[in-house]
Amino acid sequence: MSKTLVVVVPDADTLAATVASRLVAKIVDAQAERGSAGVVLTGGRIAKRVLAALGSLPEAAAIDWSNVDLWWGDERFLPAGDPERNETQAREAVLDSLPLDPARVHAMPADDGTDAATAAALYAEELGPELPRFDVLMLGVGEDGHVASLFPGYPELALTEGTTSAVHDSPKPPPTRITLTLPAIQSADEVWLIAAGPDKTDSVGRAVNGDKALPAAHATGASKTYWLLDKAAAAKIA
Ligand SMILES: O=C1O[C@H](COP(=O)(O)O)[C@@H](O)[C@H](O)[C@H]1O
Repeated sequence: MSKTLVVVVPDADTLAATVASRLVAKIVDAQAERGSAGVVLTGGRIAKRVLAALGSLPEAAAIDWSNVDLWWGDERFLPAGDPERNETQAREAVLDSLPLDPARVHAMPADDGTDAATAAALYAEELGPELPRFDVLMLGVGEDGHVASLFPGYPELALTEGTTSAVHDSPKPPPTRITLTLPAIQSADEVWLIAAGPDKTDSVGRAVNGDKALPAAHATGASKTYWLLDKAAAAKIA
């Protein structure tokens, strides 16, 4: 039975440091158990701050970065190196300074002229027929309650089969995206929903209180779901 836990810290800086520190512990524990760790990254503002904080944590030296698989929960379908790509932002925040095995950094395809549906299918192939183990899957939470690129009322939210999907006409720019599906997200051992700031108060409150119209309310981990929040984002949790 999956457990849901809510952790609230005073502000966004403390949240970024707290999540980074928990991530180090999770990766170290996974490597102690299995030799490797699988982490799914998210995009967005708080994610960038978490990754930047990770880069300055002394305890991150305990991680064997060559035995970490990095995946993404979603991607803005833009050309390689575009500053708005989640991959570019993660690389700039920390990835480029870590001794990762490039073959284990599984970025979602960039827009190279191929259509997004083909790109999503390619990522599904990279994930494989059996999903890899995701020890932790991180998600930002949008003001509208979206997670990854699953938006309220969009058809991708209802997918019960397949691991990836293209998203068209996204309400948040850019309009074309690639996302993991809910079944892929829910396969993760732990799902961490991370949100900070007053613009997230309503969506976080509604999702934690169980409003299933919001994609965030469906993002649960196989063993644990953590809501990692600052005080402002947590203000409307009942
Ligand atoms: O566009 C996206 O936005 C969400 C939330 O971002 P935030 O800046 O409001 O924290 C993010 O989780 C998602 O990965 C990204 O593609």
